[in-house]
Amino acid sequence: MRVGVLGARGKVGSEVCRAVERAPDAELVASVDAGDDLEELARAGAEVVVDFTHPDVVMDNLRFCVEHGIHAVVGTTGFDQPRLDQLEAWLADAPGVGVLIAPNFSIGAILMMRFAAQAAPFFESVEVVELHHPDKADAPSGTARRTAELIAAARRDAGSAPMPDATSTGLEGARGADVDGVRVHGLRVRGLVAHQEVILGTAGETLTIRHDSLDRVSFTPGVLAGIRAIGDHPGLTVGLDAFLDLD
Ligand SMILES: NC(=O)C1=CN([C@@H]2O[C@H](COP(=O)(O)OP(=O)(O)OC[C@H]3O[C@@H](n4cnc5c(N)ncnc54)[C@H](OP(=O)(O)O)[C@@H]3O)[C@@H](O)[C@H]2O)C=CC1
Ligand SMILES: O=C(O)C1=N[C@H](C(=O)O)C[C@H](O)C1
Repeated sequence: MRVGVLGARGKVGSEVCRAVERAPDAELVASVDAGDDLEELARAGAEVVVDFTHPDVVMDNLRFCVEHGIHAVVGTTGFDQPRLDQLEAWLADAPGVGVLIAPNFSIGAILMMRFAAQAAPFFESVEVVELHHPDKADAPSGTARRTAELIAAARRDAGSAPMPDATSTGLEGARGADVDGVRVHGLRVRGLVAHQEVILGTAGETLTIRHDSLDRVSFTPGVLAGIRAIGDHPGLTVGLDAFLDLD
């Protein structure tokens, strides 16, 4: 598999380059970063491009990949429904091309999201707290957004009652962001990497589900799994769990 990496000099992209170089079934054919020409990917004959860049540039990168028939495995965050709809529209004109958008590639985080959704209907209250390094551009994190959406869907399916909250006065932002009816709180603290807690509560008890990425190598096995699977999954896929045998 011939792989190109976008954001190759970044914190995650550099780890991905090392992982691809070590993988016996992959070859790193292009390392592209800010200021480089995207045409390098096509010239190098990349079959799959991995993108860990910035929410402001990822859509232009993906349009290039789709138009050039190159599969994409995307860790960059900032995807909302209009962006996903735009991607679907581009992919409709490129049958055979696959794009994976994964808010988190670490297996622990994927399981944390799944466990949180599973637990959510059994508790009156569920809130998400995400904690990251202060160089992060987007808030809440892609993982926290996705977790909240999965929790909301699980509670809708189960017919759960709205969560109790008597707040009638307070400072703007004190109760976090509302994602699909689930409160999400973000911390940006030097020294942290990527962490999340889902706190669930009902009468007399709480359950806390916590995940910590302590090192960015935590993302690379998932990225390699995405690279290996994307060619067999044309169209748009959201979440690496779609390629894992978790059920
Ligand atoms: N899905 C997942 O599992 C994970 C997702 N992420 C997400 O990945 C993204 C990157 O994170 P991180 O590695 O920490 O960020 P970094 O800022 O460390 O790396 C991003 C790199 O992309 C480069 N870049 C910027 N614009 C372009 C462009 N147009 N083409 C090519 N390269 C470009 C940057 O260059 P310069 O600095 O010069 O601008 C930088 O080298 C974020 O959105 C983050 O949330 C992070 C961890 C895990
Ligand atoms: O910016 C980061 O660092 C991370 N971004 C992703 C997110 O927004 O969820 C994944 C992980 O949390 C690290």
